[in-house]
Amino acid sequence: MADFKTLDDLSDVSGKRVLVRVDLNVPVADGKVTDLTRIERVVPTIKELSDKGARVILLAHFGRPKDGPAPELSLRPIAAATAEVLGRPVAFAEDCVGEKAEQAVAALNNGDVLLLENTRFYKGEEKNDPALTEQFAALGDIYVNDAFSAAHRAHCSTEGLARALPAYAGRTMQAELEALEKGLGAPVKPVIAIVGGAKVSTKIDLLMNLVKKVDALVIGGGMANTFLAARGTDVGKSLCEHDLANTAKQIMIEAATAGCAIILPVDGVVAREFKAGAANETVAIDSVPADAMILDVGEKTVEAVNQWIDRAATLVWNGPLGAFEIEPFDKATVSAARHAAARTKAGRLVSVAGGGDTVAALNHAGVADDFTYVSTAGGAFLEWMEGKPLPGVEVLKA
Ligand SMILES: Nc1ncnc2c1ncn2[C@@H]1O[C@H](COP(=O)(O)OP(=O)(O)O)[C@@H](O)[C@H]1O
Ligand SMILES: O=C(OP(=O)(O)O)[C@H](O)COP(=O)(O)O
Repeated sequence: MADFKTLDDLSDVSGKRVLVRVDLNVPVADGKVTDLTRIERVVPTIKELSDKGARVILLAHFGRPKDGPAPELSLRPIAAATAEVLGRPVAFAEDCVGEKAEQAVAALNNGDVLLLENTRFYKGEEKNDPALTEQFAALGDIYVNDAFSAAHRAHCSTEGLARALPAYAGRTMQAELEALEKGLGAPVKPVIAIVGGAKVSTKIDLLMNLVKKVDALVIGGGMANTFLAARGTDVGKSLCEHDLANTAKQIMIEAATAGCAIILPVDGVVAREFKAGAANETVAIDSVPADAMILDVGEKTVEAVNQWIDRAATLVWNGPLGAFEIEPFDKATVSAARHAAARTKAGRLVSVAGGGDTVAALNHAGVADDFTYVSTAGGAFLEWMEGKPLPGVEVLKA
């Protein structure tokens, strides 16, 4: 049984204003949502509440706005995509607090659904500022958190609100925790992790503990470049956080102490432009031209990754191995994803993958349904794997 309240504990919500924190931080290209998984996963909670007559008010962030409102990070287009997936109208308010939000909430009838503008347009959100939490709380009677993938953030909309209003876990929050516990609660060894992607600074610290939990850590994508640079490899103009070199070195030391193998790329696909079809070549990892970027790991690396997958009984994966959205830099991610899917289908691997872009990459490879479990969460999933308490979950238990 869950150690927090769920929608099963919410009896009469008819006419109540229910603030539902969802994660609508979905991949978007040219103004279009390219992967609907995160939206699809929150539909059961929205439908259930709406069908019971609640006035459903969705709270969500989008991207990482640096300085207040940024038109390109508006949730407006996501409201339209949510309405399409939900199959019912979703109103949109141009602000997440204040007069515009209050008016939009006041206009709701029982069963209606409203999405408020990006919560991160207010600096207080990420600071978990009690004054902003109070403003959010004034818009609702009940709080439901269905954003497991943002539960590692102690923000007003993910943590503060659970203290300010009667708080419940949504269906996806509940399902994610149950599925992760079932798949990875007692993982069969050898366990390997693949970590790639672009969120280097926010994820690198997690690797310090992860290397103590897994037998091998494959590092690809933008994350690999930071490790390569730390050990003295010239990565040219690649995405790389040079100031994290010491952290990367420390992780490699921790891994050696824990007996965790670290697998870094031995070759890379390099290009001079970050665009589909850009002229590219595969080079040995110590021969990256100074004016080029590594946009994917090379064939020899993929071969090694697939061999590690063959040795594993359990695979956890967050972050694509390359810039999979732009062909041909999707090759390594697609190859490893298909390889892991085939091993899973053959009953030889438990495979759990997560992250907004990782899910999109698995869908792109056509194998998301073949993995044991696909989580909507990337960072939150890795923190859960580390055994770290997630603020958005802990507060629901409080
Ligand atoms: N070598 C690379 N250079 C630049 N970007 C990369 C590289 N490899 C992967 N990426 C980018 O990483 C992004 C996904 O990273 P991240 O947000 O950490 O994953 P997730 O959303 O699955 O947690 C993708 O947009 C992809 O293009
Ligand atoms: O996309 C997300 O996380 P993920 O990239 O780890 O899957 C979540 O929406 C959290 O976003 P954040 O990492 O900007 O806090």
